[in-house]
Amino acid sequence: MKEKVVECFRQIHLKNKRLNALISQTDSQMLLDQIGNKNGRLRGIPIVVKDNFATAEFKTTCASKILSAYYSPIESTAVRKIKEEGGLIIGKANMDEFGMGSFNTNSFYGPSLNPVDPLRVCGGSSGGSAAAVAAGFCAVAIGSDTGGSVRLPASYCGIYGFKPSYGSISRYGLIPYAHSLDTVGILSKDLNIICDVFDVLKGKDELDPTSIVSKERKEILEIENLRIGVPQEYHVDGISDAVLRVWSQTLEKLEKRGAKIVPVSIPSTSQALSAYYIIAPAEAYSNLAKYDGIRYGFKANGDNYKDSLFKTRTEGFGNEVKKRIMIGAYVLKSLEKSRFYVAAQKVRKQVQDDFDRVFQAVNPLTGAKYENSPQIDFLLTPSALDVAPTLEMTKSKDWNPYINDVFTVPASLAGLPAISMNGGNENGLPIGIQLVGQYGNDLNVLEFAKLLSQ
Ligand SMILES: NC(=O)C[C@H](N)C(=O)O
Repeated sequence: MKEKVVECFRQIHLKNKRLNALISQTDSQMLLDQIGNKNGRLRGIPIVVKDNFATAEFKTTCASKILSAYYSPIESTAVRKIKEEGGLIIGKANMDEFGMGSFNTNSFYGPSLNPVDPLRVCGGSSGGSAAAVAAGFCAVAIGSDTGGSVRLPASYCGIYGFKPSYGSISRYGLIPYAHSLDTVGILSKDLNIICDVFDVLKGKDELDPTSIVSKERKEILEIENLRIGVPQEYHVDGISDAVLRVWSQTLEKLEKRGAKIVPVSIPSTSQALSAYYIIAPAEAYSNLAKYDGIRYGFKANGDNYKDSLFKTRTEGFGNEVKKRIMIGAYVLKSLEKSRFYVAAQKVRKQVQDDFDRVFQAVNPLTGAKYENSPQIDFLLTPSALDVAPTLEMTKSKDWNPYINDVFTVPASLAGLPAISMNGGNENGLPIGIQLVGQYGNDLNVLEFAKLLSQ
């Protein structure tokens, strides 16, 4: 057990300067001393936590200047549970500021790079978490996923990235970006560890009213009885040949093993991304209003309250965060609200309904029968449009940073459990495949991922 932890610190020592995956880290001796005193289901497992989870020992920065010296008075439920079960928190991971980004390039601490090829980005916003796992800094990392923040970096770094059903893990102490979407996620090279950590973290928490008790029972899945849906609308412009190849090879393998591959339709796919980039900024606008230089963190001095507020927020937030605050304010303006925010909520409802219809014969809310539901067990899609881009590519004027969330955002809008796992490679660069299940079917999504990995 000790050797594993020592090895993690050795890797951190060797590689973190280059990869910039960790914002803070603990003292190795102190952590090693703790092993002996601890018991529990995660005993001795080295764990990295994204820097938007409140922790007692480390500062909690959200990779933002505005929180760069912030120590939280509370500890998040996820971190508390990990510690109670003997998990060892090695450090806090780099991320896109407040979770806003897909490449970990929007961090006050600079980009985190991809251990597979450090000229490339590791994805975001839980980029440091994915890089820490891929580089061997820890056995498992905790991230958060609002629209793909766990699955996209997992895809780029060639590891597993699990986003459970909305509400299945308490978010108490996870600094909010967009409440109706934020979900705690788990990243690792080892699916069994993901299952163990999920088992520890899941469940109702009185401190998070959105957390739920799952009634799900793990089923014994047999590939030959599974119906796997392939959404036809996911053949979007911009998807690379390599991703198409890995996607169809994975489906072929499943078909050979006896699964039934079923083409399905999720008609709202083309609008889901736009809806997400209205709803998430609208919620962020409200969530980030509290950073005024008085209650939290960084404060810039001004001539009066208004001037100081203006300077604090201008200097304290990075450009992407400011952009989203402005978009959020705009889409909620009374004159624009129905054109943007309300329209986006209608699309979100449509996305949820589209998913319900492919999974089940009856609408779970109204009880009405769906015409021709294909009644699939899981959806299988790509996780990203392509392999990880180089850092240079993300700086180009023509680069569209939002389009890459096209495959991950729909499951987020519907709150569904989804996992990204490595499906193949192109010139040594990982390509992720995403499995999506029905709401509440977290354990079965993990089971299916295990079957597919065999
Ligand atoms: N937070 C996320 O899940 C990532 C998404 N790309 C966003 O910027 O909102």
